[in-house]
Amino acid sequence: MASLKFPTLKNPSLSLSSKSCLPSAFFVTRPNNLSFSRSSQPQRRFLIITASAASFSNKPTVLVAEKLGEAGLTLLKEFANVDCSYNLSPEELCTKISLCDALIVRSGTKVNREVFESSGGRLKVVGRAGVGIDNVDLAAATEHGCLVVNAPTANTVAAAEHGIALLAAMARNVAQADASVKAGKWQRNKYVGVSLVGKTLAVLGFGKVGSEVARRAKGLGMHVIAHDPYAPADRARAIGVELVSFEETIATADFISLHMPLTPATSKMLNDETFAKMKKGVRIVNVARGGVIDEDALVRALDSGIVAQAALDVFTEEPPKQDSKLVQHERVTVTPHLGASTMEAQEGVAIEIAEAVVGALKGELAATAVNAPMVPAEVLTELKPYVELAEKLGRLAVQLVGGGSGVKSVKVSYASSRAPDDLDTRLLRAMITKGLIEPISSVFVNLVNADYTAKQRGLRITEERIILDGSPESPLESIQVQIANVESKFASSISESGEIKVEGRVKDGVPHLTKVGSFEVDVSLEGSIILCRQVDQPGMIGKVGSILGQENVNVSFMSVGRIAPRKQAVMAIGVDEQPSKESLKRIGEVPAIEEFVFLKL
Ligand SMILES: NC(=O)C1=CN([C@@H]2O[C@H](COP(=O)(O)OP(=O)(O)OC[C@H]3O[C@@H](n4cnc5c(N)ncnc54)[C@H](O)[C@@H]3O)[C@@H](O)[C@H]2O)C=CC1
Ligand SMILES: O=C(O)C(=O)COP(=O)(O)O
Repeated sequence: MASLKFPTLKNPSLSLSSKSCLPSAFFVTRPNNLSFSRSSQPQRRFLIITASAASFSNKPTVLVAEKLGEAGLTLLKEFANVDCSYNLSPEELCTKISLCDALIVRSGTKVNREVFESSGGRLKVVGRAGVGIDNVDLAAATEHGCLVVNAPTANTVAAAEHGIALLAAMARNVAQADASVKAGKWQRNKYVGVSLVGKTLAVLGFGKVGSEVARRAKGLGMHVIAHDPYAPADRARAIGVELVSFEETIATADFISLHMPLTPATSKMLNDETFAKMKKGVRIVNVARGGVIDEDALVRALDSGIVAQAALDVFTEEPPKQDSKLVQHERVTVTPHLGASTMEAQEGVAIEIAEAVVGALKGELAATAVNAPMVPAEVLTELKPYVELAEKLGRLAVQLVGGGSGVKSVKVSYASSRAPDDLDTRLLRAMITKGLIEPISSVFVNLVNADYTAKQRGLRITEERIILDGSPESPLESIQVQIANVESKFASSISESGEIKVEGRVKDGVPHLTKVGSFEVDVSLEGSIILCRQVDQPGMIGKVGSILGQENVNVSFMSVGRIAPRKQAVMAIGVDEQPSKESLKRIGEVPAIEEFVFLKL
């Protein structure tokens, strides 16, 4: 694989002399304050510099669109011209951006497609001074060859402290009582609170912030449990926290604190159905993202008394509408997304983001990059179907994990007739890592940050090469992903040696799943997949097919892998649409089906 170092800005005019010379062009670097035009020749494009000497500057320009700590600004100024323009309207941002090489924002600025389009290709890096990058259009950034970096660690403690502040303030009615005294009242009986000591706190999302909240809550004498299907149990044990199922967490908690990322799987995770299963009088804290709660359902749960109180730092829409029932509810305490807002965190975040942005502008690889870099076209073309296969195998494997044991050790085996030097597996490993981590985390994984991300999560990925005889024309025969020391939601995916095992191949350019546990299957990895273990017998395909057909779910592929005729078999069914819960239930009720699982690709 060619070098992945980005072209540097130190000698910008050289890197621009001909675009076709760029090694692995992630950025098309351009000098500042130069007017230029390109010839219209299709292959070779030349820069024609027409700048006056007075306007020439080698320094890039960084637009800081939201308040950033001084230490970060100082770092930036050593390397770049820094334009601090806060509260820009979307139109003003689009106008300014064409003059900038980098943009730094927090959660209040929408960096949408229009911003990238307006930049005319000059914008090379967007720095998100914080964790969540839901305000940046990553697809548009990548399409425009713009790197996005964030600052994932410097505000962890601040967010955890704010969670604890909200927990205590809520339990003792601090905000309501404060407003009452300021309104001239003295209502000591009205604002009797509840104690924290001895109560059960459930932390949902035991990542960086969640584990810091748990640690602090233990110090307050609380009994802490957590639910995070992907967190290592030993990390939880080390701070005296028990990892339990989602159902148990919500049914037993006196307080629930939310710390998972907003993903399709966590969106509206707290809803009418889940509130109904909670202990009456539960109290909820949210410093994660507003979207993990169905806010209308929360209002209903507050009104019905299931939820006694809530303390919210984040909202689906920010700022929320002034007449929002939730915000105005007398048993709800709110803050305007202040989780990361401490002097210390903002200084830390500012330094973390300034270093990342300066590094990226210098052409260095950024450890906190959150979108995909461009790789040489010839490598991508050859590996493209295998890259897709790798990511999908990772996605499948992690969705098979059950129980609370956590994913710590993954082994990847590549069977290939290529000499080891002739097959660079970094991209494949990165994509497997992406498949394993993205469905369960707020982190975006790519070639740049895959190893870093795996390490941060305590995930050990080992690789093994199986050298095959034969023609080395295609780069790979098969990829196998094994997850050790875990339970599975689908017991048949556990191989004889005790690991969850999935294997896939590329057939006619399309990735296929070819093995689950010890069972051979053959299903194209498109749409979604249902895996069923059954007693092999006639008519099974028809039974399941007709349940799916009744609700117009299109079956793209079906295959049955069995140990021996009329013994146990695994049926793999590819579906274009997601079947309803009812249909999945009916599939589970087919008498010969012993277990089944629905997996999203
Ligand atoms: N209010 C604020 O100002 C701040 C908010 N945040 C938000 O807090 C959230 C967490 O941040 P970090 O701890 O840094 O992220 P992290 O990635 O370290 O932790 C997230 C954890 O959630 C877990 N998770 C994923 N899906 C889950 C599910 N379905 N159920 C339970 N757990 C699940 C993951 O396994 C991971 O351990 C992010 O959304 C972030 O944006 C972070 C900093 C400040
Ligand atoms: O880092 C995060 O994810 C946050 O939510 C903090 O957002 P902010 O930088 O304070 O706008």
